[in-house]
Amino acid sequence: MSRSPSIPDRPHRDIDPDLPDDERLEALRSHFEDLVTVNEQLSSQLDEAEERRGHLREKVDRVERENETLKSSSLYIATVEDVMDDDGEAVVKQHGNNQEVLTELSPRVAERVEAGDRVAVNDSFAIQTVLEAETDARAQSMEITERPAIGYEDIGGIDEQVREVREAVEQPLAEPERFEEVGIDPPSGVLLYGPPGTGKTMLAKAVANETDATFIKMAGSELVRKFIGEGSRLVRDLFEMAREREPAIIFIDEIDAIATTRSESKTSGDAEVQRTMMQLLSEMDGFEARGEIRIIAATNRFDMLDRAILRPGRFDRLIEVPEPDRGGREQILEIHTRDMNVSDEVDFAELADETDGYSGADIESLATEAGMFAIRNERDEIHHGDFVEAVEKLEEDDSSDVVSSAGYFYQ
Ligand SMILES: Nc1ncnc2c1ncn2[C@@H]1O[C@H](COP(=O)(O)OP(=O)(O)OP(=O)(O)O)[C@@H](O)[C@H]1O
Repeated sequence: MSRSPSIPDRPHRDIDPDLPDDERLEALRSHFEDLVTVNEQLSSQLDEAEERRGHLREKVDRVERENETLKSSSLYIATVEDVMDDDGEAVVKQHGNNQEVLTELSPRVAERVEAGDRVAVNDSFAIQTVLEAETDARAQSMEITERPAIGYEDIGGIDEQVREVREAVEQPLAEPERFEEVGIDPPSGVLLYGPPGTGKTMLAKAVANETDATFIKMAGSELVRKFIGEGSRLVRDLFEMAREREPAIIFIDEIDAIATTRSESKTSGDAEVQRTMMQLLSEMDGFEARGEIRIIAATNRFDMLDRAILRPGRFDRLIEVPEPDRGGREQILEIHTRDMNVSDEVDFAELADETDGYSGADIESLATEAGMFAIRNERDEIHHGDFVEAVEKLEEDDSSDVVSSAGYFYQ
């Protein structure tokens, strides 16, 4: 920028009052002329300053307009792979096309950017914002447990299903060489289907616990409802997360939400669900069958599933998890009252008879409710009568809901 011209000095002249009049007049006239000259210089400087101000104003307006455009235009999401502190540069990888670029860090963000951050970049890959953890949909949409506190001994009445899950999920993780020796691939994915509250999630957690694998759960319904437009990216993130934490069990609950039979209507919502499912299938297709990641999905709506997900190499092991039978209900009652102060006179076999149609989750509520009756009666021991009252209360509360299989179609 050009420097401003220096301001001329103010003319100053001492006029001797004792001078003769004509000389004083001459001196005053000459002083006046000096003043006029300085005045002219100042006004021309003022004009130049006004002109420069006009130019600067135009420049500011242009920058502001550019800034607005930058702010309002869409930004891409990328992940910072590496930060070169010395050079003030970073390598970022754009989501979607996995394009990697070396970008210069502006001083505004340089201090805050770290490898692994999710950032928003503009068309020229300049980082505009570092995304906060809360805006990170990955963290919100997945439940990650290093070691779930559930073991096979906590699951009652579905011994056969436990055996099948162990064979299809646990064994390939624990003894992959056995599959290699025999020359077969273990099942790619296991699909658990059956009414709600029968222990499908528990089963997946128990396998993760038993194999020291990280349990990563994602709910199909959330994928579709909460993260509209992000479904397929989240599926990709889900598998990436699992790869970072091997061994891992990926559990996709309510898989019917993303894998329903294609409907006739082709709304944009359907297209998005379809894309999410295609992403899931392509992740599974590109999967190392004997690897350290196992996939379990669950559904209450087997009838609605798109058969494409059941093909070999995908969810090719189907395990039905039914409602518990009489013996199963008795076992589940015993499991859920293990830590309760239950009187010896409580007859679990009789209670199992009384609870036909109850799911495991219903039985858990029943045990809690019986405990509430004991507290209400100011006892610290639970009697058989408390369980009977709890059965009556649950049936009164919602006669249609207690019998959880009513209204669910699972095959
Ligand atoms: N077979 C079972 N043995 C012991 N407890 C059970 C069993 N089934 C269900 N429960 C109890 O019910 C709760 C819910 O079970 P879980 O979440 O595993 O059911 P789910 O089949 O995955 O249901 P949903 O289809 O609704 O997701 C469990 O936390 C557990 O306390």
